[in-house]
Amino acid sequence: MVIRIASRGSELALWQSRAVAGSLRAADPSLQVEIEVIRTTGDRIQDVPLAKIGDKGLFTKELDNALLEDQADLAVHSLKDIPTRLPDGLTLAAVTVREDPRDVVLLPPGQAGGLEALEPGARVGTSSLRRVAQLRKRRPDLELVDLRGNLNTRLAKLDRGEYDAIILAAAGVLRLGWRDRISAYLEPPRWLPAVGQGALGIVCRTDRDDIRAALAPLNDPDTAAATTAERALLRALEGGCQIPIGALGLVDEGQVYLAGLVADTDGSRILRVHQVGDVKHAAAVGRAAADELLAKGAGEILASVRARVVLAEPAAP
Ligand SMILES: NCc1[nH]cc(CCC(=O)O)c1CC(=O)O
Repeated sequence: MVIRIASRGSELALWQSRAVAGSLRAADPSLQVEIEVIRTTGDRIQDVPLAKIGDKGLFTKELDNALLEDQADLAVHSLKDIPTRLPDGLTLAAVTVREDPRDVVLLPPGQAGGLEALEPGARVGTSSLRRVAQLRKRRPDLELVDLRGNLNTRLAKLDRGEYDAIILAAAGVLRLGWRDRISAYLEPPRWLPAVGQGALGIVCRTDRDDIRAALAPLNDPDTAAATTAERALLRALEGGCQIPIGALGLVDEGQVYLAGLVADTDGSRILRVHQVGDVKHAAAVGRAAADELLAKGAGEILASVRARVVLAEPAAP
């Protein structure tokens, strides 16, 4: 059987697609796996802050269409880029074993230290509202600057001296072989990563039983349970990437431990919750965490953030 993987063209996306191709062949050496590169809206629009584009599925829509039109058999994404509701006809068929889920600090070459070591007023590059809110809380004196582009572009901007530090997901940094550039790890649960961060999600058509069977060995049950809880939290709050929401699930001896937070973009309010439950009911653990956040006042934060997003300028085409 030939399996066609639809992939974005960035170095990270290709690394991830090749990793999945390798795992598929390892599980069934008779498989022939091909990778087809597809450009997404998120790849095309490089100069507008992500929070202003605001479209769910910015990095997934074109790949979804390739699957629905049978131009490819499966698509590999960073799970954190996959919306919590998939288009009709598509399913999240596997979640791979998680890479380090933490965020990390990168500094210009030759420098060392964490957030605490940055000078007052230092320019820190990040494009995510979640990172902005947590940074503002921890270091209100820093100057936060938007940072877009794929990982190679972001590192190049740091090395050109445009920032005093940047915040990235450890997973992408490690996959691209830049471990020695990591200057500090932002530790959970004080600092929480994005929902799904560090795991890969593999999407295919719901009616493709053959592909789902080929993908079954790639699914990691612990990662799947942890991220099911995280995604249920996000879904219950209808977060998308517009709202500062962080979450991290951990599985131990049949229990999923979920930490979650919702923040105001200025970091003035950060609401935190913890929930524990059986891995068999991981989604319920996520919904319970969302309910607890709402009970603590998350609805008010979400409404004020949404109002601000609606007022923001529309993205250029
Ligand atoms: N937002 C873009 C994105 N999507 C996935 C990753 C990294 C890999 C991962 O989290 O699995 C990144 C880069 C980053 O946030 O630093």
